[in-house]
Amino acid sequence: MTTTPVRLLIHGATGRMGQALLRLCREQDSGCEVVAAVARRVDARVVDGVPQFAAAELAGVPAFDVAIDFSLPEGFDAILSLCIARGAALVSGTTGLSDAQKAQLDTASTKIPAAWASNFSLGVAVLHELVARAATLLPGWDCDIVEAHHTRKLDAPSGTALTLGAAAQAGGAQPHYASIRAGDIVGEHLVQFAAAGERIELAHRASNRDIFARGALHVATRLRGRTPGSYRVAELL
Ligand SMILES: NC(=O)C1=CN([C@@H]2O[C@H](COP(=O)(O)OP(=O)(O)OC[C@H]3O[C@@H](n4cnc5c(N)ncnc54)[C@H](OP(=O)(O)O)[C@@H]3O)[C@@H](O)[C@H]2O)C=CC1
Ligand SMILES: O=C(O)C1=N[C@H](C(=O)O)C[C@H](O)C1
Repeated sequence: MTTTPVRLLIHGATGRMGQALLRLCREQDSGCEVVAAVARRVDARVVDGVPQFAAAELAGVPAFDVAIDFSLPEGFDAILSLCIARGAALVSGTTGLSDAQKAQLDTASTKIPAAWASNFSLGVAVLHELVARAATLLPGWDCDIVEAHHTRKLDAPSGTALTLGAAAQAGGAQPHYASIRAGDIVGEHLVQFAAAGERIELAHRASNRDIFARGALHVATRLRGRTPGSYRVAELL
């Protein structure tokens, strides 16, 4: 049986993540066809056979099944509105969203299938479980989360650090955060639990953005045609 490719819109297409997504769609049998690449500004109408649209032209994009959004908080509202208007699914990894934007995403998930995650790697999905378990088993221990990223990253603490912190809090810990911005570090997260005389370190180090892009593409293929709802990425990976 042949399945039709998932028609994708890539939002944030000229960025580090957007470029990784477009390359994987070109190189591999991802089960996806990119029908629109959107960025704040575009320099050409078509690149590698993919139609390009500036953010101001978003209303004119062709039909799509799923939008994958790795942009910035200032671009998020427009892609969310477009997905609702078109009845399309949204996969978003954009971090630094405001509380109001998170609430809008929750409301939108009554109308469309939506999956947001601060980190689309399988390793971090597992790290969340480990952190929650450690926090539960270590009441009263100090909990510190140290994250390191490239110098172009705008938000701090990272989305992943905050989500790991929420997992630690759910287990009863009160995490503190520290952020490092240096060189071209792709993304590193260390969660440390410490007490007098001993220390546990749980760490994840990403050396390649493809782990995030592959996760997002996988989730996009799993989300097409689902009923509206807020889907947990860890369950779809
Ligand atoms: N959840 C996860 O697994 C991961 C999440 N991220 C997050 O993804 C986001 C993007 O990261 P990264 O690719 O490194 O960032 P970049 O700065 O490299 O790329 C941002 C992209 O978004 C576009 N953009 C900016 N503003 C708008 C707008 N108003 N409307 C439409 N497009 C816009 C930019 O277009 P232009 O170039 O024209 O300005 C660019 O294409 C960040 O929030 C980051 O934290 C990153 C990696 C993994
Ligand atoms: O901006 C990045 O690069 C990354 N952002 C995400 C975050 O904020 O946690 C995920 C990953 O660490 C890379």
